[in-house]
Amino acid sequence: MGTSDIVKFEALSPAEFFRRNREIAGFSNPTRAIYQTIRELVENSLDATETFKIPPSIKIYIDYANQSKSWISIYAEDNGIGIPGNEIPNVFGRVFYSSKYRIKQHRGIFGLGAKMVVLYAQSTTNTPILVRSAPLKSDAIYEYQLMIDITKNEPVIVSQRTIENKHGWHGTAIKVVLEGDWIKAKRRVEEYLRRTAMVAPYAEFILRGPDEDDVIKIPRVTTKMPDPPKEGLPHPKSVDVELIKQLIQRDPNVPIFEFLIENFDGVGEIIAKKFLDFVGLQPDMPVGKLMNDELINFVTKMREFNEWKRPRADWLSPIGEDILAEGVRFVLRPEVVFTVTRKPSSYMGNPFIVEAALAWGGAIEPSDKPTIYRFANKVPLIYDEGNDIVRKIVDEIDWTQYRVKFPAPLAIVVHICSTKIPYASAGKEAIAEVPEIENEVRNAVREVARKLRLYITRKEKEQELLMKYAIFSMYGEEVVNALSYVSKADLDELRSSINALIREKLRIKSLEDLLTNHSIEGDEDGNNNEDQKHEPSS
Ligand SMILES: Nc1ncnc2c1ncn2[C@@H]1O[C@H](COP(=O)(O)OP(=O)(O)OP(=O)(O)O)[C@@H](O)[C@H]1O
Repeated sequence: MGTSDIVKFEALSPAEFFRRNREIAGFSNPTRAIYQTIRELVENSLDATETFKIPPSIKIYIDYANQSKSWISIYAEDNGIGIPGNEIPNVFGRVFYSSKYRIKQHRGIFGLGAKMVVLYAQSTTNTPILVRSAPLKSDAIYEYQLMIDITKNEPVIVSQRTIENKHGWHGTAIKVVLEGDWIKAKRRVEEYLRRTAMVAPYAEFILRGPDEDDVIKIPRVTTKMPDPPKEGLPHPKSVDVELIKQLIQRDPNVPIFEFLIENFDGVGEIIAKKFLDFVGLQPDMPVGKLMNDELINFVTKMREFNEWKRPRADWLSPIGEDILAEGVRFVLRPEVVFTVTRKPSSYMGNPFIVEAALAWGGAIEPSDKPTIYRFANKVPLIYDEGNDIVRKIVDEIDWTQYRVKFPAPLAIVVHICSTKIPYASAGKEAIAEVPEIENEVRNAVREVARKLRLYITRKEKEQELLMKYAIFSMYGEEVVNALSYVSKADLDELRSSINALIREKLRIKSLEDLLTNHSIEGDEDGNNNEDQKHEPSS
């Protein structure tokens, strides 16, 4: 018997692969499936709005379908740029079809999320997805009912029509029926939206459950929005042989000198010449002449060469200190918030920026460790905190240096944005250990922690001063009474001169001033250099 008699080989389509392994994409059980569906739809909606500076308005309506409590209908609607009619079938019916395979910060990366929703619905309730979409300035609204031909990885159009766009609507609305557990998923979905609002306070959300009065509205708290990212080119340090081959195929005759300048981020004439000297190649050689070994050497040298410019951060869209502070203030309701957006850095040719917020007091419940909120490209990471570098770094910090004694009402928010987020697993829930990113996270958290220390120190001083003021005033009153008795001087005049003396001694302008926290002299921006001396170096 030959091998082919005992072993059967076959190919698997991408759609079939994800139907079989849906847990890889987060659809591991009925609760998680609902959460993941809403998350995929919301993230697509946010990408379709904020990337184009449209303030997002997102509606999500949940209902029980077919009288059965395990069939859940999910409706999601946005006011985004919409999807061109002819693209709708592939967008929802072909695994690995996306507009986001670009060097630019997006929430989406794989070209999978929307298709997972369709696959899951189809596998559990055998119902098609209903999609209605109108691109910007479109006269028509395109409507489709779609399923996926799983073996071919192709869309199946169940029905299709075009409706007149009478009111100039633009955006996308989706309805899908799938098996799930809404009751269990509800809290997680609410938490997901709450966290999303923390980093996107310019968005508004309505989540309506199956019961009429089960409505959560998250309002827009600011009209300020971050600048959208531009689209970038690969950095020479981030390439591999396959990418170079693909670029060469586009135009094999182009001189290698021009090839470098046209296709890569931050390569000007001087650097291109220096690099070609470094590799030992002639600038006018057609790039298609690079043969196998030369090609591998070329790529190796690209990684070794240390004179490339740093990757540009124009492809990123950080939240910004003000918007982040507004989001955190609105969601966590703390006594005080400090934020920082660090300068751009890079790892392996990929630009990244770390932002952090520290929220203290107010409605934050005291706990034994800082509460952590993690975000990557504005997506909240909810699971897998234990494997994440942020947890590790925050736990390593000696918080007593910052005058924090646990249990304390302390929350730390960390946002990492990059053209390539190094996720620790396919589930996109934790950030892997990349030393450059770890350093930046550490610096960002320390920076906001220093501001907290200054704040706590000031508050303590103010408390102390208030105490002194109370005691001095009490004794002052006795002195006033005694003096007035002895000298027969006017009581009010004596009282006001004693009070003036106390204020002068304590360097307080007025009592109101002290109570409204303006009286202590010090560095207003919170950047106390003295603080930095006490920290272990990174
Ligand atoms: N609500 C929407 N509005 C506009 N375009 C959308 C919307 N939903 C999906 N799209 C388009 O469909 C494409 C595919 O979406 P899908 O969710 O499958 O993958 P993705 O968002 O690209 O990546 P990921 O799998 O990482 O989420 C998107 O790249 C986008 O161009």
